Amino acid sequence: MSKTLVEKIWDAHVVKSEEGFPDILYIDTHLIHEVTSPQAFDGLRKRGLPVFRPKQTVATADHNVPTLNQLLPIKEELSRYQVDMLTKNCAEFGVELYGLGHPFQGIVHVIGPELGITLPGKTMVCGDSHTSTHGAFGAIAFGIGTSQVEQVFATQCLLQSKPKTMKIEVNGELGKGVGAKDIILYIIAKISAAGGTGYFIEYAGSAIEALSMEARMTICNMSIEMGARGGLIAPDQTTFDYIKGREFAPAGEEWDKALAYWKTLYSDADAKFDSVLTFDAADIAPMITYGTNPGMGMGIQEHIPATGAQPEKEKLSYQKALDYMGFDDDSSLIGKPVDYVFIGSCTNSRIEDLREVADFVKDKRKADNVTVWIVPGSKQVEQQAKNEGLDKIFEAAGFQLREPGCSACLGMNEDKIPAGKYCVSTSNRNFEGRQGQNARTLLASPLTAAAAAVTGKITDVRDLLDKVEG
Ligand SMILES: CC(C)[C@H](C(=O)O)[C@@H](O)C(=O)O
Ligand code: SF4
Repeated sequence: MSKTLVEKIWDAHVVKSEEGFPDILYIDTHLIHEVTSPQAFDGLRKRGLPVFRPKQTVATADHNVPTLNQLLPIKEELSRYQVDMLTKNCAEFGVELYGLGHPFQGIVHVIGPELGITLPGKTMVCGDSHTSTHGAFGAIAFGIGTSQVEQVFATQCLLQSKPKTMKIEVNGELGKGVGAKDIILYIIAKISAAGGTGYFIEYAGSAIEALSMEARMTICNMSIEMGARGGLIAPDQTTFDYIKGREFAPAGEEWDKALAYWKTLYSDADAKFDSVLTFDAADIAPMITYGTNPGMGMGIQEHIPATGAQPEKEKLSYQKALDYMGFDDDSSLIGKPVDYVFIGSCTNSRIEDLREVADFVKDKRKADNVTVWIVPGSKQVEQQAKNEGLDKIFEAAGFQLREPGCSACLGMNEDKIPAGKYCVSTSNRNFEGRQGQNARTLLASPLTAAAAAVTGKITDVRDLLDKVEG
């Protein structure tokens, strides 16, 4: 019988399946961080249970960590407590921890792939919604709640019902200044922040196949922002080349065996999806969000949609979102001054993102009215950026290169955007208060963020690229 990629991986991991009940699904890799693991470890302690497969569990500290000097004591009490608990719990339960100061420390969704832990065909979970990122390798990867974290600790399995499948095809070539972040913001704007609810999404088509692994991660990362349970992309030569030689990737005979299996991981030509959507890459412009959910996005030259054009029952919440943002409906954002630019988060903090930004700002300087934070996704990304001299470029541009962590993606650490201020952010959520109380977030690509950094206002990056080339 023909199968989708999700079905192939799912079926290979079902321990037990019974009509009318969720499947018992085997989990290959369990990633953990300091926010959603403490209660789960407590649960084990209360039951007198060990972590069943500690070698398949990997921990890092990311959400609560300082990004100016991660070796200084954490000022905020809850943050410090959570990071300390992670250290203590990992030691007690025999789990490998890439904690503060470790050369592998970083955002959990950045370190898995870069260490060769994230592999095609795996099932991977983490108590974190953006676990969907790892799907870029052709893995079934999804976020779970704290009680499920405990379930996986205790059994290396999870009770899960098989998801519905959706295929999203993007074909054709992207225009100048348009990248993976624009693709995903475009899709979410088209189908809404609830458009993928209940589905596991497979991204396909020539525009997706042409993307690097890092760009594919940006796409899969934001699957959750349209309500999907996860997103994935069939592995191909780009995937295999990325993985080969990484710290924990299979090597020698193991590599050959793994590769032979990975090559079987694609949706069969006649496999049936529950839903199929198709988009044309040429229709996608640099994107920006104007509202308070990731579906409220538009091409940067467009006008914010009119309140009158919204469905009756949504008019009020739509207007509320625009009020929060301080924007008028049916207006353009071009030229609107911004206060902060944040380049980071598990969506866009990998080395290619930093290279793209550095390449763009070389010989330019940030505008006086903006504060620019560049927060690498991991210690390895930070080190690589320094090896390549990107730190010097950022410094000359007046950008601050900080240490790895979730940082201003969410106000759980010291990096907060002040109330009322506008931040062009490469992260994935623009919810009210997400980056700090009453902070206003505009989601965009690293290039669009960099353009705002140098002009101090919302800018169509294509205009600046024209100038450079012309
Ligand atoms: C803190 C964590 C549970 C949360 C998530 O699940 O996504 C965070 O990473 C986020 O991005 O909002
Ligand atoms: S970077 Fe942001 S989205 Fe990613 S895990 Fe951290 S808080 Fe969540």
